[in-house]
Amino acid sequence: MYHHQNGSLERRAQASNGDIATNNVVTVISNSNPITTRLLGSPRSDHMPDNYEDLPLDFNPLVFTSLERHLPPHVINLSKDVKAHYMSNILLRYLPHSERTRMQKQKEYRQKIILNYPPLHKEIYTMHSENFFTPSFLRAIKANTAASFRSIMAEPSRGIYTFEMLQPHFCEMLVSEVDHFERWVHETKFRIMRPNTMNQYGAVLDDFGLENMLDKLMNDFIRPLAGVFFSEIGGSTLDSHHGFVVEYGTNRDVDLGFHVDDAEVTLNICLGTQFSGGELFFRGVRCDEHVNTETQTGEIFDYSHVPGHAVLHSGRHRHGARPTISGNRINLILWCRSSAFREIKKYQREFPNWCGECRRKKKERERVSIAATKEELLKRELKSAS
Ligand SMILES: O=C(O)CCC(=O)C(=O)O
Ligand SMILES: [Fe+2]
Repeated sequence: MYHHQNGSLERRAQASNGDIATNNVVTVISNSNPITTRLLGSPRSDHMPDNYEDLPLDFNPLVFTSLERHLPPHVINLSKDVKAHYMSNILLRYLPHSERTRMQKQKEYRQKIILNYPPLHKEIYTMHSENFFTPSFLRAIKANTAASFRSIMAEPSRGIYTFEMLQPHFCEMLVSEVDHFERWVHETKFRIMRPNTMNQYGAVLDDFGLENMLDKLMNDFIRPLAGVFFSEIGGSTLDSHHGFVVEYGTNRDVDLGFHVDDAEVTLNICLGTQFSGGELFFRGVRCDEHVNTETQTGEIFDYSHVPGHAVLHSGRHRHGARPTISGNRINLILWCRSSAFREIKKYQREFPNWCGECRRKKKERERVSIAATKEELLKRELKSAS
């Protein structure tokens, strides 16, 4: 069993012991001077904070909204970007050094690509929902009810949702953008990072400018769905993503081994083009404890990709992709994560209900206990009858 990881993206703001509160002002001590960024110890309850959902940020936008009331007077009424920058600088100091370095490196890597790579289709870098999505998908999202979501979905196996999502023209543009990017990488001999530990090919879309568009895709289109279908595993609190394409076929990867994703909820959309094979095989959802346990017959499910169609599943749903036997297949994958769910999970002692093996064990315990009670009752009846 492999585990897809591209490094933990969890970002946590923790109180450090280096904070001194004086006159209602918390000074954040750093080892470099001068100290310029400060927060007020008590929030300004009369201040209405901004909404930070539309900005590209390194931390959950809700953290910025909460923190804004603590901004000092000379910052609190400045523009949203400036405030976000100010607060980011403070939050970054609370991260472990290794994580801060990793984030800084990633930022520099992305900036280097974005400054040099000339996009082919500029129109796909910002969200144009009418041009990207099929009318049925758009209608369901706009209606924003569990019933409207259900009306476009099939659930061919427990916890696996499939639906029509992308317009053919958008798929074509994205595929040619990826081709264009890869040609640029080849020509400039730029060394790029592959999407994850299991793919030799494919590209991280977030690295060459599509991060904001994919963030919007997650926030406005996937989180509402995940809030309904994956509420138990943080579906309504998804707050970061890893977006990439995988490519199979001639001169590409052939298949993908059995694994779980580093994601709470995974969106997998086939972009085309012409291929045979490449089916996804699913083998049940598992928690960390039970990731290598046996598959039950009801958990076996195979899915054949259809261009433009999406599969939405739990990242902990064990799966893999069979060999693409002819042609080329390219899929867009969005690993959606919830920092809140990951934090809560650390303190949960009970076996989770979303794990197939935990559920099976619980049922088995119940069956044994019911059988024991029945036997006990029978014994008593026999005793009183004699
Ligand atoms: O090839 C596919 O469709 C599945 C890809 C996948 O599971 C992944 O990249 O995590
Ligand atoms: Fe996967």
